[in-house]
Amino acid sequence: MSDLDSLALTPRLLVALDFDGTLSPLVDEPMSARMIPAARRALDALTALPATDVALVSGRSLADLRVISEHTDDSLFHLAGSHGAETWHPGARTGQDDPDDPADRELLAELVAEVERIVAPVDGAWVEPKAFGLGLHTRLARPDAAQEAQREVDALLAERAPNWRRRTGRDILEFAFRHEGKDQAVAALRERLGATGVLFAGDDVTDEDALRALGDDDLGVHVGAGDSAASVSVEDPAALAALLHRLAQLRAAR
Ligand SMILES: O=P(O)(O)OC[C@H]1O[C@H](O[C@H]2O[C@H](CO)[C@@H](O)[C@H](O)[C@H]2O)[C@H](O)[C@@H](O)[C@@H]1O
Repeated sequence: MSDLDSLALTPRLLVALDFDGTLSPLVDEPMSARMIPAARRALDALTALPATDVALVSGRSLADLRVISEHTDDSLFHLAGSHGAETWHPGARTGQDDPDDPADRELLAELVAEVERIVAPVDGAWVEPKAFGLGLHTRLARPDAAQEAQREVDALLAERAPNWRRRTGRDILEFAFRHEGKDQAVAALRERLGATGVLFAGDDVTDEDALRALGDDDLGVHVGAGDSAASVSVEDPAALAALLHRLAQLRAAR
């Protein structure tokens, strides 16, 4: 029996998925990212099944994740935004789970302004203010200019916010004063939903936190090329959508 076949038989299944690069192809304008239609159909099929939950687990702020995933108030998908520091659950709709320290907010505003000054002369680099931090995007910058901007921003944050969590991703360098990771996001969802088996899929470095924390009854899927803690790899979002569709079929037939 394949890993997918046995996961389909688990009493309570959680399908937890990263968004960018996993359900949506990477695009130059982050707010124009959308789930590919085949992925949407597979997720809808999974949520329609008994004892089966679907969650989107993203580095995006919850507000942005709701926009790009076209998530509405009656949606059945659970959401974990900001790497798990913000959540939304059908029927409960919680937002940010813990209050912030005003000093963090003040420092964040100052740092966003300073990083914007650093990257203003760099073509193709820009700052994304995030719920608990900031991201320096360099997808459209020349590689040497991107490297130099990242070096300057790294130095600034090392001096002004040495305790913030640093993350790298696809043409992005991020810092946040909240330290939650996708491993904690999946653990919280698993506990809340009583999941006996989890499928987690992701394409990026931050997804490896969740993939490394999976157990024997779970299945990790890496989307794209490169090393991963996942036991299964697929080429792109379309191939992941096909795998999720197959999982829905197997689970419907159990
Ligand atoms: O955890 P994820 O859902 O994968 O979010 C990770 C980051 O996604 C966004 O940036 C990435 O996707 C953009 C759109 O495809 C792309 O332009 C960018 O180069 C990628 O880094 C988002 O803007 C970040 O805030 C997320 O942390």
